Amino acid sequence: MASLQLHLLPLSTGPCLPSSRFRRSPVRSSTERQALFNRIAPVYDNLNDLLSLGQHRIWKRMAVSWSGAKKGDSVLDLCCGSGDLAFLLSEKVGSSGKVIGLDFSKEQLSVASSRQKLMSKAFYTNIEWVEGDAIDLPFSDGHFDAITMGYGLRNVVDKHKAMQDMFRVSKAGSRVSILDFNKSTNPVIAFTQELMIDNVVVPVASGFGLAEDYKYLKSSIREFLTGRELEELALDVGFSNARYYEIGGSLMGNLVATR
Ligand SMILES: C/C(=C\Cc1cc(O)c2ccccc2c1O)CCC[C@H](C)CCC[C@H](C)CCCC(C)C
Ligand SMILES: C[S@@+](CC[C@H](N)C(=O)[O-])C[C@H]1O[C@@H](n2cnc3c(N)ncnc32)[C@H](O)[C@@H]1O
Repeated sequence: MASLQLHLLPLSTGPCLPSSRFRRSPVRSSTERQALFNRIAPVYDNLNDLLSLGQHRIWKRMAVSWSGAKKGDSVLDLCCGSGDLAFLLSEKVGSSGKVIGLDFSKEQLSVASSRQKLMSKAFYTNIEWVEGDAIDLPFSDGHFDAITMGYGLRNVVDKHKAMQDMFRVSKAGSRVSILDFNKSTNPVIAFTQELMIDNVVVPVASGFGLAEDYKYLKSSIREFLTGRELEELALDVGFSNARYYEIGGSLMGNLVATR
């Protein structure tokens, strides 16, 4: 059971920071990332289960709980991939609710749709899969009661634009819950993460011919934002408050922002 470590960082206050602060030149373009997730789609779920010893499912349940999604809600799972969080949201909102899973990878959405067809529970029919870009959401302002984003923001090139659009499409008083790897300021945590990626994750992925794709994990975490920076980003685009929680032994983190 992953130890739940709540490090409540004080709310970031102070002046809004220039959005350029949140933009770093990406190692890979959006198109290259799209191709990467199309490539790994067939083995993505199984490798997540194997490499995290199933723990990622606990972290995803936490992210969905933090979103505040409830019966009858209309919710969005952004960068839904193969649908893990969308299926959890579907259980939360039930048959009277609606879940939209959005992703720009056709192959990931194909896996999600196939999984949905194999699911026996009736309420899973409340999920709609949408091919789209997280930085240009095809939804009206104030549309969603809750938004989740599991291991997506780190992979979006323009994180500021993605956060702006999440703000735009969320209802007043609603929450966004963003789960990802934790870019820790603690060198021991950072070292442990990279040690496991280099010595376990990449060697296992190489068995599937995907070593280069899983090596990207390390650079993407290095390029990511710290918990404090994620809080500042949320406040910068207009969320009224933002708190970042380190989980999974501080290897992972979850931002909860309220509109
Ligand atoms: C669900 C997880 C990662 C999803 C994921 C996100 C990405 O951005 C990727 C990019 C490129 C390739 C793959 C992914 C990807 O799978 C987290 C768990 C799965 C990880 C692959 C495993 C990482 C291991 C951790 C560093 C340590 C796990 C400790 C655990 C308690 C054993
Ligand atoms: C690591 S997967 C996460 C999938 C799922 N949320 C989960 O937790 O397992 C990241 C997903 O983000 C998607 N993605 C990355 N950038 C995107 C963008 N700009 N717009 C839409 N989807 C994007 C990828 O296609 C991929 O399916």
